[in-house]
Parts: sequence; structure tokens; C-alpha cells
Amino acid sequence: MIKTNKLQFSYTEGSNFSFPDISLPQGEHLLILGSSGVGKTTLLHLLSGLLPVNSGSINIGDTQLQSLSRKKLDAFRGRQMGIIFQNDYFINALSVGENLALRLYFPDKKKDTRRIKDLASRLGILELLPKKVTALSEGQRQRLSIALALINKPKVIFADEPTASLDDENCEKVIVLLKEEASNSNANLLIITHDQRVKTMFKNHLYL
Ligand SMILES: Nc1ncnc2c1ncn2[C@@H]1O[C@H](COP(=O)(O)OP(=O)(O)OP(=O)(O)O)[C@@H](O)[C@H]1O
Repeated sequence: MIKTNKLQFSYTEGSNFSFPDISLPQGEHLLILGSSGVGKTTLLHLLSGLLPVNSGSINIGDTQLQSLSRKKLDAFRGRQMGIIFQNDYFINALSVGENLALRLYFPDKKKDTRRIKDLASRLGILELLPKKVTALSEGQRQRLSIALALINKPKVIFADEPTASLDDENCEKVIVLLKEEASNSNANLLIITHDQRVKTMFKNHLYL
């Protein structure tokens, strides 16, 4: 469940943002839409606790983000949230598979191998697992970001333009996967997108 109340934020030098309230029951999906610069990524960073709100509140399940210390917030994010950023960072010295294994919150060798292979296969990057991340194309990097965000079966999935670099076939694959993973974990799924192909695949839209 995600619930926000009268969220406001401003960068130190910049405009003030007031966001509409969100009330998303457990397991539901939401697309966040709006023109460039309106504050979509900013909202996602507030919801994931990466930026502190100026006023208002954010509840994820029974937890109010503003009540957590920095350390507890980081732990909460690591356990509960999967975040797909526009630009993810990987460890260049490691392979695709090693990057995925390193992201696991509770390592368990047998289960991990299965989970990594399953996600990679559903994202069409199975054959890339032994390759260095520096050898990936932009679309392959985007799919690795998605696998990294989902690896721990988060209760909330945040995705910022997850299909921007993908062709039609992979766009469809990614949205199907995000919906399946959210449904398997009864997780909330919030997606920021400009992608016309994605808009038609969800019914719940919030315009900023
Ligand atoms: N770190 C920052 N410091 C100051 N201003 C910022 C910062 N990050 C973003 N902004 C400004 O805040 C506004 C909203 O940015 P944001 O990235 O949230 O918009 P957006 O709706 O996601 O845009 P886009 O669709 O182009 O990605 C923009 O005017 C941007 O320049």
C-alpha cells in the first residue's frame, strides 16, 4: 500500500512542487504521466526516500518514511523496494551474473542461481550472464537494471522510463515481466513513462 498526503518539495534553488495525493492499495499498479520537467522523477525519488520531503507524508505499508532514521530508511529501501532508474550504475569489473548476485539481500547460492537465471531468461539476457557489463548495449543495460531491481522480490517496484531504450518486442516482455513480478509478490508497481506503448497496457493513470 502506498499513501501520500500533501507532499511538497523544492530543490535549494528552483521551483516548488506540490504533488497530488496518491492512495494505492496493496498490489495495484499506477502509471505516472506528465510533460518533461513537471517533477515525475522528483516524485519517484521522494516516494523511495532518496529525497527528503519539505512537508507532507509518505506511507509504504505500515511504515511512514519520515519516521525512519537515515540508516533504517536505507535498510527499508533495500528490503522492500525495487527501483529502476533511468541511469543505473553497475560494477564494471564484474559480469552481468555477478552484478545480479551481489545485489541479493539474503544470499542463498542454490536459490540465487535459479532466480538469476529465471529473471535473465524472461528478460532475454540469459546468454549475457557471463559477459562484462561494459559489453552491453543500452537496451541490454536497461534490462539488467530491471533484473537488479526485481531480484529481491520487492513489495514496491518503482520504474523510471523502463522501456525507453527497448524495441517493441522487449518493451512488451518487460511490461509483462513487471506485471507478473508485481502480481507474484502482491507488490505495488509505479511506472513513470512517456511511452505510448506502455500507456495502453495499464488502466490506472496519474497526470502531474
Ligand atoms: N538536483 C536538482 N537540483 C535542482 N533542480 C533539479 C534537480 N533535479 C531536477 N531538477 C529540476 O526539477 C524539475 C523537475 O525535474 P524532474 O526530473 O523531476 O522532471 P521529470 O518530470 O521527471 O522530467 P523528464 O520527463 O524530462 O524526465 C526540472 O525543472 C529540473 O530541472
